Amino acid sequence: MIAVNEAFDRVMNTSPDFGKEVVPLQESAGRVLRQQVLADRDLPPFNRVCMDGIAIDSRSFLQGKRKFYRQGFLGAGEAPPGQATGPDACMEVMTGSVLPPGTDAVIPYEQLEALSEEDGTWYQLKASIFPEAGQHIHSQGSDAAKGSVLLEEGVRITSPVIAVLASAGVSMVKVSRMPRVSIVCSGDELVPVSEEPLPEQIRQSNGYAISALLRSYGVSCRIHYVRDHPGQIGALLRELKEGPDDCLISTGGVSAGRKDLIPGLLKETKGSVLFHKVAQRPGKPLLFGCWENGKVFFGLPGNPVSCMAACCRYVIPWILEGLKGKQAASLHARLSEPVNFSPKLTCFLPVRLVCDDGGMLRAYPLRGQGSGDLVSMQLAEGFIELPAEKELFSEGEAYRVWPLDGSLILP
Ligand SMILES: Nc1nc2c(c(=O)[nH]1)N[C@H]1C(S)=C(S)[C@@H](COP(=O)(O)OP(=O)(O)OC[C@H]3O[C@@H](n4cnc5c(N)ncnc54)[C@H](O)[C@@H]3O)O[C@H]1N2
Ligand code: MOO
Repeated sequence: MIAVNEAFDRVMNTSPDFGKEVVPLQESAGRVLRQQVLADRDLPPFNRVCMDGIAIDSRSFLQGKRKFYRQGFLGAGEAPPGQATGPDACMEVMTGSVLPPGTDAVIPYEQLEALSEEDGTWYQLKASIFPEAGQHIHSQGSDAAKGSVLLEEGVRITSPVIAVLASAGVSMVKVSRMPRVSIVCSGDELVPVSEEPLPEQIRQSNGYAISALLRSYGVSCRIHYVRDHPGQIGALLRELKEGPDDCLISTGGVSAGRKDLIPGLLKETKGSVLFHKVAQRPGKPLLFGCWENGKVFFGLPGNPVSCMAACCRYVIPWILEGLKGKQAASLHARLSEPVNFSPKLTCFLPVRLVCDDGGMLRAYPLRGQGSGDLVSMQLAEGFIELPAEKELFSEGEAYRVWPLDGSLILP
């Protein structure tokens, strides 16, 4: 049996890299960017008017002028006029238009009186208004200069990132390829959800739970069922090993029972066991291995809580590593109550997370009937990791939380 950190290092030492692919911009949300993006033009690309109103030369105002003749109109998307605005004149401008030549300040309509006179429209500044050069103008290149780096490789494509990509003209985006994953659910007692179980049977739930967790990170999975039959499991493993998956995740069949066939079958299919059994609760019988073709195998324990804890603690970090995103910030929370855990094992407690009035994230342990009790898990948002070296964990102490949903903590 090895310690949690050692098991984690062995998982990460397989150094997954799922490679890159190119996808249309609209499909890139949530993915990891795998190209550097430079500004193909200044941003903003011109001196951009920020308010609807008029543009004037502020020097005319400094010389005592407060009334300006409307020389013309310039809307967003219209090319500016060739001639400069005269000292007595103004241009009526719209938010998003180019600052007309000869002007350096924009005055919003709310600060103006419009006067219709025989020779046209004039705008007069209201009494309390004192415009300054540069006001209400978003200067060319002030956000980013042409050629500068807008986005670095490894960022996750969120809604603001996609806006930057769009502005830079990136219609096809290089992103990390998502891993292909198969889940193998083994157990003679399992029946599909749509079937009525016999009294000695249960409905299969782990496959869905794993798949939902992975989906929250954008990974979709195929779910397979097998009975506790060596021939059946072996055949499926051999088939999947040669198939397109990067990773296989099994649930059940890894502890000490006569029908716990997974570790033996991993070896039989020429897989190497990198570890089996970790000093943790729940999830002690966890198995991890790989085949010579680079595919990895997570043998998660069958008990539902153990299965989810191992998935959060090992499978998800392995996937994030392979996506080559910038390192995820780790999530920590303070225990809402003292916890006593005396076995010399790392403890993963399912917790509900609540941000208190002081802005502090608190972890509320959800106590159930042990690792088989999936009903008590329903409010859980993650597992808090309590180190093996301690027995008493006081209220208010902060520990790492491994989230049960990707949206809680993505890089
Ligand atoms: N003699 C020992 N017995 C057990 C040990 C041990 O060290 N020595 N470890 C215990 C621990 S800890 C765990 S965790 C479980 C893990 O067992 P397996 O991974 O072999 O899983 P199974 O025996 O196949 O199933 C355990 C439990 O989970 C239910 N299950 C399995 N698959 C699913 C599924 N897809 N959906 C819902 N529920 C599932 C299964 O019916 C069992 O009740 O072993 C202990 N025993
Ligand atoms: O570790 Mo098992 O996961 O105790 O139930």
